[in-house]
Amino acid sequence: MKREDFLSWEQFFMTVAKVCAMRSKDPSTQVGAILVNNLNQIISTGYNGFPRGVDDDKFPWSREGEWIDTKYPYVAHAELNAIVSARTNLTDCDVYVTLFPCNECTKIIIQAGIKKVFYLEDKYKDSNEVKASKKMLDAAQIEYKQINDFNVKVSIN
Ligand SMILES: Nc1ccn([C@H]2C[C@H](O)[C@@H](COP(=O)(O)O)O2)c(=O)n1
Ligand SMILES: [Zn+2]
Repeated sequence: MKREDFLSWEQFFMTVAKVCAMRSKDPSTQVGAILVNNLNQIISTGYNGFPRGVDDDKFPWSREGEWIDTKYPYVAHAELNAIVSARTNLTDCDVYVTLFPCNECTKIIIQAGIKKVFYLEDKYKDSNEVKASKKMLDAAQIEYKQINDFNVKVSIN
């Protein structure tokens, strides 16, 4: 008899996105994103970090202070990194991301032709950035779905 407790596609892809987030060096929020095509193939992965050549030992990781002295001007978001790393057309791909996309990533998601956004956390839902994201996704008729029953535990020896 076949196993019944296998991971669903949604659980599997979100687990991979969570593992990608573990690559992030951001001390406060680690985000992972993956792109999946309509054959359930993973096309690309990304996590939040500084761009290539921007030394993450020299640039700031702080959240507070003068904007130029914080991480915000420098960090490349997980979704952006997944999209620019893809080596194929992204029309009709889905994105799995561990945190709801900001407005800047949402513009890129829309322009890339991505069909659906699966996300885990929405901790900045009251921010104008996320409100703007949802307005744009609604206008562009791109579905977004929160993975609610995510209770996958991964332990690798
Ligand atoms: N969808 C998102 C949202 C945020 N990020 C990145 C950008 C920062 O590295 C971090 C947020 O930092 P916080 O303000 O929570 O200290 O997460 C992303 O990659 N994708
Ligand atoms: Zn973003």
